[in-house]
Amino acid sequence: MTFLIADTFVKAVARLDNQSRKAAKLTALDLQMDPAGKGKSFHRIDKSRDENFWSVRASRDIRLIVHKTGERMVLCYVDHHDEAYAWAERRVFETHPTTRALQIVEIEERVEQPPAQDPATIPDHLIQQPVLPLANCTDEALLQYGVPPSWLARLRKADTDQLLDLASHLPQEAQEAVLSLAIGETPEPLAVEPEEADEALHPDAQRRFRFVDGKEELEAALNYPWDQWTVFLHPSQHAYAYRDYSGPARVGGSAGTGKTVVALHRAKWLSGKPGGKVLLSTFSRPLAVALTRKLGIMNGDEKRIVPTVHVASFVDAAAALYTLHHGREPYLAREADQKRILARHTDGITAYSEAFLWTEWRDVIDGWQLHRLEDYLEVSRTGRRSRIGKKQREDLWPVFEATRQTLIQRGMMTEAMLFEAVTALYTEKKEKPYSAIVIDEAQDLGPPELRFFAAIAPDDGNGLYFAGDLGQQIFQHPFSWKQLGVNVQGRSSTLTVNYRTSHQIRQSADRLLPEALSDLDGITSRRRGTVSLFNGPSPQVLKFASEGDEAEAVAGWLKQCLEDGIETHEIGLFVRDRDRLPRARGVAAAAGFDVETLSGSGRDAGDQIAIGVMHLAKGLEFKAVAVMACDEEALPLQSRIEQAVDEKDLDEIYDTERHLLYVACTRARERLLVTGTRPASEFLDDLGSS
Ligand SMILES: Nc1ncnc2c1ncn2[C@@H]1O[C@H](COP(=O)(O)OP(=O)(O)OP(=O)(O)O)[C@@H](O)[C@H]1O
Repeated sequence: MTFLIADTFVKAVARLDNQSRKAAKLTALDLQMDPAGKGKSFHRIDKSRDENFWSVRASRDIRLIVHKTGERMVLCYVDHHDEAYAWAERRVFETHPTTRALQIVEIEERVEQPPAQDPATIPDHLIQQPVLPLANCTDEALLQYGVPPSWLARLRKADTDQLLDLASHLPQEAQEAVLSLAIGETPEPLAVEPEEADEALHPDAQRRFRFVDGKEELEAALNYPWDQWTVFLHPSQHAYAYRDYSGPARVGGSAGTGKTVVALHRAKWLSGKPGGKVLLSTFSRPLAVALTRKLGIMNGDEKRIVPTVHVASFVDAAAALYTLHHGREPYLAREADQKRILARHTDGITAYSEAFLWTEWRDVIDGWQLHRLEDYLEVSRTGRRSRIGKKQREDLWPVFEATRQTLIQRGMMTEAMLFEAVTALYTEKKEKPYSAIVIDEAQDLGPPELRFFAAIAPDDGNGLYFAGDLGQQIFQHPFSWKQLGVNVQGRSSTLTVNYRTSHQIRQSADRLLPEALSDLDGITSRRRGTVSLFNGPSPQVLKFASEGDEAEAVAGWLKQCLEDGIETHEIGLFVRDRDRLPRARGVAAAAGFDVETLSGSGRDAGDQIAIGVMHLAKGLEFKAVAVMACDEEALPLQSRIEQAVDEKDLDEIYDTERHLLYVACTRARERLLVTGTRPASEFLDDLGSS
């Protein structure tokens, strides 16, 4: 007899109190050891239409619901006695007639009809859409998406609001398709399995049923039942994570579509191959700490280190290899050190501002690792659109060369110099330090980092894997990966199911960005067509006459979150930059919150509201997010605009500023408030301000 757990079981375990959870886990482990359940009392759920549903006693009041046939036992649900029985009475197991995937189907007539859409609440941009989005879909069309036959008629009669509600009662593949159809998209039909295949092995069944092989695997799934991603993947996540590639590959997708989850699964999978030793790298140290913890969770204990996966930030990964080779750590020059040294060498240079010289050094000379005047004369200065000709470059070169030499004399290096040094160590070497490299937040890789990873990656189809979203690029100028020898053409894919953010928040945040984004190698990632799996209140986007009015409103909103049961540590409050942090602190104080000011070293997650600049929102997640002080001068940031030298430069600043707001807004799972004082940021109009 095969033994499976369903996602509904894991979700239900997460809702139990500690003691009941323990009892449920023990009973589950007993059943796995002995599916016949000797000594356990099984009771058939008489009122269920599905005669294979049984209850199993876990404690005085807690019952497990299992689905038992001759060849298979599935752990389906757990709850207090009456609720557990009611759950089973409302459901049946069915093999879908078209897709052949095994589904747990809610009995349609037992699902209450949600209220019809109030016409006054239909946003202007949806007013053109049909009132009954599925009215003209044929049976055949809906069946190919895995919609259970019993639901066809009901869905056709539903308006958009009703569909958003009813979809949550459908199996996930049908839910996603119905939500896509409701917003005017045409989803891809699902994979159809041959008749004789096991319906529980169908890719769409695998996202809700998982064979568990052995006690450890079941324990790992039940130790962190709220982290569903460790066990149940979307078929596309599974396909991209567990696949052999023939060269560098990349997974994209908008915020919250599970790119990090794919990177984690892939790292774990590759590390399990013979001789597997994987580097899992990400943009910053706090993000690396978060990845380490998640990797532990996948293995059943967040504190467990997985020895075959080395997790490190981009720069720490390079520093570790440098140290290994030289027997000492690199001495990295801070930004202030570099600026001071640069300033010492700029005597006589009057035609250029300090800001220009610094960014020219950082983004061009150091960023592209230029060591010779000839290289500087030739470089296209990607990301720097101010045209400076041969003569000007010749005049400037001695400044930059002297800066570099001073750093070297003092035994210091910039991060780019560190990447370059390690790149040089490994470029020609056949022996590489890792069997594969998986990189998260890849949109913020710069040329030195990319060259470094390419140099240390083995020459193997699975050597390099990237996860990232161009729409969240906030630290780097775009550049061609192909020109640096990393070609992901033909091995690039996009995830389209958003697991983090409510439908309403995602839709609003998406309006900040174009429908599709292309990188400089012409690879396009579509952003439309993404669906969220749950509903929530529409985000509020508000403009105020004064900072005082704004502060009062944000404080009120924060207090309301608390009253509605959202815990303090589940709330994030973001502003564009440090100068605006006092405004956020003032609001939190007025609302009576303790505050944790985010720093580059990660979250403490005490009983405090997290406050920070938008750059530090990356990688975080909150139930409720307020983004405040989005005034005209803040977004795009006036000081950046003043540095722009031409139209193209300006475009790029606008893009990254939009990306920043997008990153901040998409940290919200359920509630989002975005505010500014008049004149407010023009981006608020895109989000849909009132
Ligand atoms: N298959 C899944 N089942 C359940 N939850 C999932 C699944 N995949 C991802 N999630 C959840 O969705 C959220 C977003 O996932 P993740 O951080 O991997 O997305 P991302 O695309 O990397 O986001 P971002 O671009 O914003 O960093 C997380 O809370 C994660 O646990």
